[in-house]
Amino acid sequence: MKAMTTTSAAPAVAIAEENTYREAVAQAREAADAYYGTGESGMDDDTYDRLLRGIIAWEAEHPDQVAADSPTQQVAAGVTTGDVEHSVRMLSLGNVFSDEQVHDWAASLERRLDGRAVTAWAVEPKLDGVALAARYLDGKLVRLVTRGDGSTGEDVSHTIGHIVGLPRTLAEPITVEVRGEVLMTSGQFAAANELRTAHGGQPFANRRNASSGSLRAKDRAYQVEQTFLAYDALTDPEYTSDLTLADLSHTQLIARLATLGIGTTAGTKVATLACADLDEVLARIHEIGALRAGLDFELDGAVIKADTRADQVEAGTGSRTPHWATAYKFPAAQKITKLKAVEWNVGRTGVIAPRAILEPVEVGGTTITYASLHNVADIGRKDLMLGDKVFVLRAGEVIPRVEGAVAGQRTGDEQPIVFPEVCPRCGADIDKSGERWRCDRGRACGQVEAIRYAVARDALDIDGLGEKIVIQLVEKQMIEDFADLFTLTREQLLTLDRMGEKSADNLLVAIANAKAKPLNRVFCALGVLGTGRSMSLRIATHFGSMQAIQAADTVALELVDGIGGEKAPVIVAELAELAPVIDKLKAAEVNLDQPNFVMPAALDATETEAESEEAGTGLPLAGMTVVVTGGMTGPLAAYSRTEMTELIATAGGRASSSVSARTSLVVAGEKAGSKLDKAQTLGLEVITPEVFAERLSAVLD
Ligand SMILES: NC(=O)c1ccc[n+]([C@@H]2O[C@H](COP(=O)([O-])OP(=O)(O)OC[C@H]3O[C@@H](n4cnc5c(N)ncnc54)[C@H](O)[C@@H]3O)[C@@H](O)[C@H]2O)c1
Ligand SMILES: [Zn+2]
Repeated sequence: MKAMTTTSAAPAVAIAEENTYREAVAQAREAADAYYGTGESGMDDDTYDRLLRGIIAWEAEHPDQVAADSPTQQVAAGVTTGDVEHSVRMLSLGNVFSDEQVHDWAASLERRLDGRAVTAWAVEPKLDGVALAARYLDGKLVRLVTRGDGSTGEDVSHTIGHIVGLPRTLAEPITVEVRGEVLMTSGQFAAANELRTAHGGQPFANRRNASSGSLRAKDRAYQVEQTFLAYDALTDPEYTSDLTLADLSHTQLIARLATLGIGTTAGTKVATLACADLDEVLARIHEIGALRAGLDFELDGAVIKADTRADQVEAGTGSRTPHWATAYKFPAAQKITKLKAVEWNVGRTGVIAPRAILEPVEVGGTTITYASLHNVADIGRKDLMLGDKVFVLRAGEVIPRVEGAVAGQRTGDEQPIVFPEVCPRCGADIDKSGERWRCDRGRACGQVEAIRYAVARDALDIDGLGEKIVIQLVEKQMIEDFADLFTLTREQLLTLDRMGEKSADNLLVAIANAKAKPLNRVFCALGVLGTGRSMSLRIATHFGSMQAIQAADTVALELVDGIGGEKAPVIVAELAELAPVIDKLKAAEVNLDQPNFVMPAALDATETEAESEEAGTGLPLAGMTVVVTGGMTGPLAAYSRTEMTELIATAGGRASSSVSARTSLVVAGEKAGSKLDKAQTLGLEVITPEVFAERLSAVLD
């Protein structure tokens, strides 16, 4: 996985004179009032932050001319939204934007500790939601209060019972105030929009907006589900009946909250982690940055904290922020831009997918002109119109998507989005029965794309089948799908334009070689909806043979990591549809087994646990979790990451992309970086690619 490079903050708005300063304060004031008040600001965070940094820079130069209403002066710009007093103020966090600034900040913290080093660090995600305090009295959840301006917040206890991670009753009858962030998973966001529009409301612009709106709507006829993840608790004996809390480090406190039944990031890939020094801190921050795109909740940075209570107390807190913690902000993942048009593309399975064309906008260092709109139902749920100001989200390397329209920004010139009446590619009717619209001709409409997908590197990896050749093969009706490739003759190939004897022979060899590819490649080539390269590998190593996969029902499929109740029935239906293709593969004697597959004994009820432990022990990596990092050398030099993953699975192990205490083995090649460092700190077994190849000699060709 590519680590995120050092980020620097987008440039501050330049402010040269007092007039401009006053204007900037007024603009920021208006945005902050909207943002912390209704939650619906017309400015995106990046724009606001640049404005604010300009204000901060000017104020630093003119300390005696700071406006009393400057948003820099108080938590949440001093926007008060409630009247419940906080027992201990809820603070904001300072910011850093680069590795260098982390060093500077750490140095300033150590000066506060009389020059001694911070005992230990903790790093965790900066969750992007709404801050909330949850008060438990004798183990019962009695009150929920928003952060407000830090001194007083708003009572939102009406949401008790609707927030995952804030149970009504704790595992122990203690009194404690837990603090954390309320946010929505993508599923919760979709459900919230659906409920809101069903009740005649406007859909939310983005998830944070949905969280704050849903928390604070008091007299709604319905309640939406949200998620709470804790990052703190009041541990002073004055506020809790659990006197052991005060002695815990931050990492221990989070672990303790989890045992009480409180939602935390424990169990996710970005869980709070203790780090011994700044190198480890930085490695973990960048790891969190790289994992960001794959998470089901949003984060806008990582938080670095002094881990021990003693260090925290000694460092103390300022008026807005603690001195012992700071946020390392990641580049903004959300921007506001204009939805200009919607185009409709037909995929290889005949699915007709809408795509948004946007006024170009820079998000996270890349200029974006297109974004995904999922499907027709989603457009409906979001109530989008052409010309709307929309939030676009791009976290990491994933395809950007439109989150929602910014409320109150319509001018009256917006136009409805026009939906296609027939398949935009072939003109056939559209099957509108599912959430995703599909051409009535299904896969037949996407023949060329489907075949190209099947022969691509991650699937059958057949060289020499460019688009022009595939089109000819399809048009001359020599093939209908990729299974027909295996029965192509030399004579047939020679009738194609620009196909010489040499290329025909090479192509036939490449096709013949593909027959022996492991099952995961063949399965991937089928192009089953919802299964890409890595999911195909998981399915193939789980079931071992195409026959077993075809025999699996939804219950059996759900045992595969990453297949949930939504995906399983789709896969079953797809496999039924693809049965004729699979029959052709069988007839052509294409390999349909996963090499070295061992039936997991755990599935065989007649065996005892001890016996099942032994199953697969013949394989060199049985039961092991392996992380590969750096460039491969020796016999493995030519292996791609995909092939390494396959190799590990073939040898009975599980490949993972992140190093943790649960990692059994780390294969460190050339220029291995932070993963190697981490493995060494954890005392894990680290070997070279050469030694690894030797260990796997039994399964290597
Ligand atoms: N778009 C707008 O108009 C507008 C206006 C005002 C503010 N804002 C945005 O609000 C943000 C500034 O708000 P802020 O001052 O509340 O600060 P912040 O949200 O950047 O950081 C402080 C908050 O982070 C949260 N947090 C998340 N994970 C945490 C963790 N692990 N440990 C501790 N705290 C954690 C806490 O709620 C804490 O209060 C900026 O991102 C700014 O862009 C936007
Ligand atoms: Zn079509």
